[in-house]
Order: sequence, then C-alpha cells, then structure tokens
Amino acid sequence: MPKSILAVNAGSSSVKITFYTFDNPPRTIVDAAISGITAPPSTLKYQARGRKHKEELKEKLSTAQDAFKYLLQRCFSDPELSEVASADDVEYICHRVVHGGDYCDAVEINDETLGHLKGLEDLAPLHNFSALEIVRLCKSELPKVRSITFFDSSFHQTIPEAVRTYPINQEIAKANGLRKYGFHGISYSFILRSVAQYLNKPVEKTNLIVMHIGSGASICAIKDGKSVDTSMGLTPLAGLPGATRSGSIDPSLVFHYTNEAGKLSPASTSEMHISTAEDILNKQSGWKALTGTTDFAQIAVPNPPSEAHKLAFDIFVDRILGYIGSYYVKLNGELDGVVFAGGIGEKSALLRRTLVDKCQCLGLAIDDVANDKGPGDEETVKDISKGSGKGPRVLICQTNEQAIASGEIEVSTVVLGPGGSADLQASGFRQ
Ligand SMILES: Nc1ncnc2c1ncn2[C@@H]1O[C@H](COP(=O)(O)OP(=O)(O)O)[C@@H](O)[C@H]1O
Ligand SMILES: CC(=O)OP(=O)(O)O
Ligand SMILES: [Mg+2]
Repeated sequence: MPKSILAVNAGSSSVKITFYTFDNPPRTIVDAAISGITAPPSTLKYQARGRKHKEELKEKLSTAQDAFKYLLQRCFSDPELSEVASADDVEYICHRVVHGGDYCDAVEINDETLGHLKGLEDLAPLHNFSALEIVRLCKSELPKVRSITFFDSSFHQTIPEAVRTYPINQEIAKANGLRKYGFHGISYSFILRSVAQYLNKPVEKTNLIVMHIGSGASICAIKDGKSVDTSMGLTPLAGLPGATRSGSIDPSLVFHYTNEAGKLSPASTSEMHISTAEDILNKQSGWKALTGTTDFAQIAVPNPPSEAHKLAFDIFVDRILGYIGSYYVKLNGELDGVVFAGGIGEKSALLRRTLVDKCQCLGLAIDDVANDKGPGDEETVKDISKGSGKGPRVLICQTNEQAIASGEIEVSTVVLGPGGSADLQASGFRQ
C-alpha cells in the first residue's frame, strides 16, 4: 500500500495533525486537532472522509506530547482509515518548528540537526521545546520514519537589515544571533499563496498586511511577495499580546517587576533554562493575566463580563492598529489587501469589524453580512470588503500550517518528488 505523510503543528495552545497521501499532489486523509491545552477541558476536532466530529475530552492532556500521542492513536485506530493503521504506513513526518535560527530551508532530523535545534529551544520557550519533544518521541517510537522540520522563521529571511537589526553592540548581537527572526512564517506562506491565487495576482507582485492572530499573535507586511517586516522578534514574545504573552513592553519593566525576575524559574530543567522574567512575560501575562481566561472568545463579546475583559479587547485593538498604520506607510500605501487569519482572526467578527472601522482613513471598509457569516468550511479565502473592488480588499484566510507537507507552499526549496519518490538530497533538505 502507498505510504502517507504526517504533518504536525504544535502551537502554544493546540496540536494539529494531518495525514496526506504520498501523491503528487497529495490529498488529505485525515485532519485531527486538540485545542484548549492551556484552558482545559481540551477539545478534539476530527475530520476524515466527510465525517466530522467535535468533542470535549475527558482525558487530561496538559502537554503537546500527550496531545500528539492521543491524536496519533485516534487516527491509527480508526477502522475506516486502513491506509494509516500504524507507523509502517508513514513515509515522512513534517514538523512545524517555530524557531529555526538561521536555517532558510527545511532540514531532516539527525543527531547533528537535532543538537543544533536544541540550542534554539530557549528562544521559543512555548514552542520549540514541545515541538522537539514530539520530534524526539517520533525518533524513539517511530524510528523507521524520517522526520523533516520546517521553520516558522524561514519566511522572514527577506526582512531588510535595518528592520531586523537591534540597535545594540553589533559584535555581541552577531556572536549571539540577537536579531529579529519573526514567526508564523509557515502560515504567512500559505496565506500569501492562497490570497494571491484568489486575487488572481502573481505572488511576486502581491502586497499584503496579514494578521495571524490566535493564542500567539503576529502581523506581517508583505511587499512583492516577500516579508519586509513582522511584529515578533528574536522570540515570539515581541509585538502583539497573546493568550499568556505580554507582547512588547518597555524592556526595563523586567527590572522593576520584582527583584526575583532575573532568577532561573523553578520550572527550569536541565532541558529548558528559562528565567522567572521569561516565564512571567511568556506564560503569566496577556489575556490570562488581565482577565483570567486564555480564550479570546470570552473577551471578544458585545457585552464583556467585566471591565478587565473590555480593557483586554481595547488593548489588542490598539496594538494591532499601531502595526497596521506603520505597515501601511512601509508599503507606501500600495496594498492589495488586509488579511485576518489564526483562531481569533478567522472567528471573531467583532474584532474584525472594530479594527476595519478604525481603518477607514486607509480606504478599508467591511461588509457586515459577509463579516458576520465568516468563511464556509471549504472556503480558504473569503472577501468581506464593502464596495466595488476599489481600494485594498479585506479578507479572511483559513490558514493551514500542516500544508507544509502537501508541497503546495513554498516554505523552502523543498519539493516532495512526484509520485512519492522524494529525493531529499536533490530537493534541498539538509541532512
Ligand atoms: N469565536 C471566537 N472568537 C474569538 N476568539 C476565538 C474564537 N474561537 C477561538 N478563538 C481563539 O483562538 C485561539 C486559538 O487560536 P489558534 O490559532 O488555533 O491557536 P494556536 O495559537 O495554539 O495555534 C483560542 O485560544 C481562542 O482564544
Ligand atoms: C509563533 C507562535 O506564537 O505560534 P502559535 O500562535 O501557534 O502559538
Ligand atoms: Mg498556531
């Protein structure tokens, strides 16, 4: 029987997996996701062969690894999916890894690349550790299957030097790799391709401001099909606030928060060295600190349950507007569209309307009916702009980071060969 490709996306609050056929082009066999890992009970979404299923899970899945094991078992034990019954049916596992340092391309996992990636774990404390734990699990429990890692940061290698450089001592900056990397690049790559196709424009002539806003939130300015700026930085902490992240703050705040903040966190292990300050800003801030919930669906409501919920909403709107204004100027006002994506961007009509109403001076306008309805299940891109087509479009894109494995997006030079015969050496994987 032909083998399959498994794609894994470990986000900060969710794990999503998709099995694809190893064909050209690949077809989806099954999509399964667990969300709400940081706000139990977790929810399972499962979709295969036209069957759709959603359930609240009784099992306590508090880590990405537990969620991944659960999802894998669920797919392998589905009697209707004979083509993915065990690890023997899988040719490759494609992992989304958030921080890839200077890697421009995907890499195949071996002892050397795994060692290199381990060195980057501290730079994405909510992500790389979990993703690499899944990589390690696959290595030990599915040893015959080759693992390929794709990086969120690769898409942003085109950011100009003046934008990616922090104004600090450059010897120290270069020695320690201290620069803006940017993340959510696998998603931005998928969105760029999908939106360019939708607008009937060549990718290399497409100019967009894209928001990927979920538990982690970022925004990206894309000029002529290339990332020219993005709100996240050295780590995914910079820029917009998120479910548990503060986003950008005055760096000096760390020294005034508490004199304990510089110490290593009690949660630090020999695997992960994160300071109390990093723990507070990454895991104990954002919506959780302001309102007690990490679920933005409880915040983005017409009548917020408390002043704190309203404040959280207003803060998010304020920070996003700041970036839209800045990126509009950086793109010289030459904009094909503003795109909403990610869990919040795709689902919150209220946030989209509030933001677009405040961007009228940029020529943006929203169609309330289309906005309230949102995209249909099979609709990757939906136009929610008001008006005849003049001015930048306002779009929703249902992003798909697992599509890294489908070969449809150009995260790197990697091409999974036709008919399932991938030649890793020739196709640009570093081994
Ligand atoms: N209807 C909704 N309105 C507003 N926010 C929502 C809604 N549904 C889900 N969300 C938000 O989307 C987040 C998940 O986004 P997602 O991009 O899937 O997660 P991750 O960052 O883990 O990849 C949830 O934590 C929740 O805050
Ligand atoms: C980079 C990042 O924050 O990812 P996620 O939104 O999946 O947590
Ligand atoms: Mg995500």
